Amino acid sequence: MFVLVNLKAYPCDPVEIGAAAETVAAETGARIAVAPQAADLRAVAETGVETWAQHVSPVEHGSHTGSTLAERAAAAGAEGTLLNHSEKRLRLADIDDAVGAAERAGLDTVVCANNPAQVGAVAQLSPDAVAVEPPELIGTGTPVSQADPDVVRAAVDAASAVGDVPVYCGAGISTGDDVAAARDLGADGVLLASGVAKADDPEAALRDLVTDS
Ligand SMILES: O=C(CO)COP(=O)(O)O
Repeated sequence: MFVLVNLKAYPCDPVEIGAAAETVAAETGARIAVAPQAADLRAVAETGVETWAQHVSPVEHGSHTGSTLAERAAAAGAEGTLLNHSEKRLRLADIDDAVGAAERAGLDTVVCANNPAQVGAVAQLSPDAVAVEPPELIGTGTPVSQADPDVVRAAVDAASAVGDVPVYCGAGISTGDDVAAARDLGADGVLLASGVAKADDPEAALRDLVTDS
């Protein structure tokens, strides 16, 4: 199971969490990635942890003030990027262009979706993976795998109807049991944020997450 930790704009120490994730990944063999703010990509990548951007803009080099250029995210050490997170939604055409921008820059892509129907739609854009995150469960601490297991099953079905696209799930995931439940529902990984970014001891939280994954 892939564990992708989105630090959002939480007031945490991204380098401390990156280093902790690298330690836990090296000790356990689990695949853990950390997605910090764009400004922290390089510092987090320097810890050695697999580092992801939270977003890249659907643009190429040019007159795009304020954009996050995929090429610069990659140059800073990002290996992949989230796209269309529920807190950073894009229009379908922009998701398509952002997937293209990420591919051009050599970044892996996970396109997020709110529900299985959206999973089916974005899977058509050939991302490397899709993620279903019901917005009403994000940040609640109630795991999607427990509160709404059918949404995960339906997302897996929607993606497999399109092709062989890995499916991650997220919202409220914070323990190894949550990760195991997600796996049992057919997910290939999890996305989470507050369970690590707001933890008193992020390394212990990460260790628990990968215990049974
Ligand atoms: O939005 C999320 C990950 O991208 C999920 O957030 P929480 O883990 O805080 O519910």
